[in-house]
Amino acid sequence: MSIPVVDFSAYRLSEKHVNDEQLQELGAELKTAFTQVGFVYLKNSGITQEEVDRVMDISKKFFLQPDELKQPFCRKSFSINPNHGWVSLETEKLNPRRPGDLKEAFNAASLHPDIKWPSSGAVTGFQEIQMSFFQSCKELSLRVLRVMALGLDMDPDVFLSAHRLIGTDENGTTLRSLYYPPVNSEKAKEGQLRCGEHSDYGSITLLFQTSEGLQVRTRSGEFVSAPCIPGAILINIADLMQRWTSDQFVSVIHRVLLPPVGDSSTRQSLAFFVQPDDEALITCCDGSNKYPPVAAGAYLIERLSQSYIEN
Ligand SMILES: O=C(O)CCC(=O)C(=O)O
Ligand SMILES: [Fe+2]
Repeated sequence: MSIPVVDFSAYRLSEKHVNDEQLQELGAELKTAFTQVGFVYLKNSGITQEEVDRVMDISKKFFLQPDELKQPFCRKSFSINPNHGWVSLETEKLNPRRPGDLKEAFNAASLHPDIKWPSSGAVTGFQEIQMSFFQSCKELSLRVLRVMALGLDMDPDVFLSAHRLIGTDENGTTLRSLYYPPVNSEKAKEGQLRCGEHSDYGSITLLFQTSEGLQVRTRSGEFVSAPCIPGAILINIADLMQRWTSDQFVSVIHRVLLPPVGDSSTRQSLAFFVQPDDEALITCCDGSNKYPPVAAGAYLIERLSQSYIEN
């Protein structure tokens, strides 16, 4: 299995004129990738490497601060949006059968003006950089969702109409910066990973990575690496999209292993988790009853609660 690469130039972010033929062709390419593999590399998306680097840099500066400086921004301390904020090392278990993941994260889940953002010293510009990247990812995601619908010969708005509120607190879409610190293999717990085996929860995920480490499970059950292709964004189907499409598009398990013993490198990634509006009722789009309708917001709350189970 290899992850296909799709050239999105025809519908890249700055592109205002795209013709039906080009859209149909992109739709067909995404359909092949998402039905057969569940992952695709999108190149020429219109999101620049400079933008990605800016977010990576400011996020790393945030993570490298002492925990006392990050604590005031802890996840669950914002009543407007309980998923917003910093997640400390070993707090989340993406595979609940393993110890906590050896990673830290910052969830930019709310853009509400009342949210207090890190702003001092090393992290000056953090809010503006995160918000502006959130908007670019949102615009690209809407383009991808439109092309995905066309690929399935459906109304181009079928997914878009359930993603009208991205960037508000009535929609769970989140820009998540991830930092995997150096690992001391002797101190790691039995079975502990950087990121446990899981599939994502929402509609699609855009992943930006700068180093190796991510692995994707194939149909035959083995894990293969999803290397970093400079300039390309890795996009994968998440669980609600698989339900929505009655399993036509597949949401695939992935993970990040520990580095080899003696390798003290770090890893960073940015995940933009696209989620339908909280009130959107996700119903199989082929009219079947393969899965019962589910409200996207309630579904997300349930999934999040499972990955933060206490030991
Ligand atoms: O760091 C990565 O590349 C994987 C992150 C991931 O899969 C997730 O947070 O859902
Ligand atoms: Fe994931």
